[in-house]
Amino acid sequence: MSELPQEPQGPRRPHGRGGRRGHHSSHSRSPSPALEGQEPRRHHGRHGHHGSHSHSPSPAVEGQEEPRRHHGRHGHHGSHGHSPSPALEGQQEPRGTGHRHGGPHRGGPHGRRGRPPTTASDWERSDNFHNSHLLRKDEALDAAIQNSEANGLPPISVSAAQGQLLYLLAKSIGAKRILEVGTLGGYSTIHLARALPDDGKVITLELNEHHAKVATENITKAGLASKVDIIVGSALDSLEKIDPEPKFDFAFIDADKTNMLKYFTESKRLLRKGGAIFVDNVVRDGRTADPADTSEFTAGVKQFIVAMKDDEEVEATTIGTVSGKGYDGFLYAVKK
Ligand SMILES: C[S@@+](CC[C@H](N)C(=O)[O-])C[C@H]1O[C@@H](n2cnc3c(N)ncnc32)[C@H](O)[C@@H]1O
Repeated sequence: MSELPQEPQGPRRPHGRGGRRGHHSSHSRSPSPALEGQEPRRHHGRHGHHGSHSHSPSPAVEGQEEPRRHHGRHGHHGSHGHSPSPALEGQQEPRGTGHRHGGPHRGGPHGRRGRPPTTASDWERSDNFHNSHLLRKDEALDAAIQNSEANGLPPISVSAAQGQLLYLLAKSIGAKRILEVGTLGGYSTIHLARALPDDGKVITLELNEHHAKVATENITKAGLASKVDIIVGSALDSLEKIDPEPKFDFAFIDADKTNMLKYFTESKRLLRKGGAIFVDNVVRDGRTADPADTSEFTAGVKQFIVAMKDDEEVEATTIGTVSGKGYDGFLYAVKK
């Protein structure tokens, strides 16, 4: 998973008010500032169906991580060429044939039991296996992915498993108000909105009006329009304008990385005591901890993690993950 040449994560095309339900505000929406802070998500080039970035109509993917492969998502497990395979439960699975990554090893650099480091194909197979047993087929989510792809959105939404985790976390704290920074096509928004009671609300912030329009279609099709307000514009501007009351119970930060700390600080301000914030993509193949990585994409994440040391308002932890999406991780914080 070497880093490919950085592609412009361009602005998501801001346009009009985008199909929005709720209050799509029109502030900001500068198309371009967009690249800033965004790391190109590496196009692993594996597993075909995310080669679709190539068709991403435009450089418009600010705030994006690497392409998130939507394989393994609800109902589609095993469709990626290599079957998740007649479960390898309990077996010494064969080593993957994929290229080696600098990612997690089994128990250390030489691997537990002397085995070689795991590979991307191990991670993907594992994802497929677990997803095939834990996630149900979900037509609304599959339709959201398909419609997003058809409309040229980059495949960088959360994975199915992570979407399910967001749903479970929000549900487990009884969230009624959820803030999301970075909507894209509304895939994670759908998961979050489903965790809400009838009178709950997700307020989701998106710079790119085309993304917001597609998200509106997807969310409406999922039957969740009444629970979601999409605000179009720069998330920083939108956050400043959001009414501080009532407070949010849960926040999900998944936009450009340059402003990660600001998004966190603002979300914290808008959050109730005991509320939780989930920040995606804070490990990034270990690059966040790499002093040699001075890219602007990594700098925003580093700045955020470093600031956590003196943040007395939250308790937090980072959990590293490997999956079909690679080696990354999220930070989970609870406001004291
Ligand atoms: C990784 S995608 C979000 C994926 C989405 N949360 C999901 O999992 O389905 C990041 C989104 O943040 C948006 N974004 C980037 N910079 C932004 C900004 N300054 N303000 C608001 N949204 C921004 C991008 O246009 C993109 O749609």
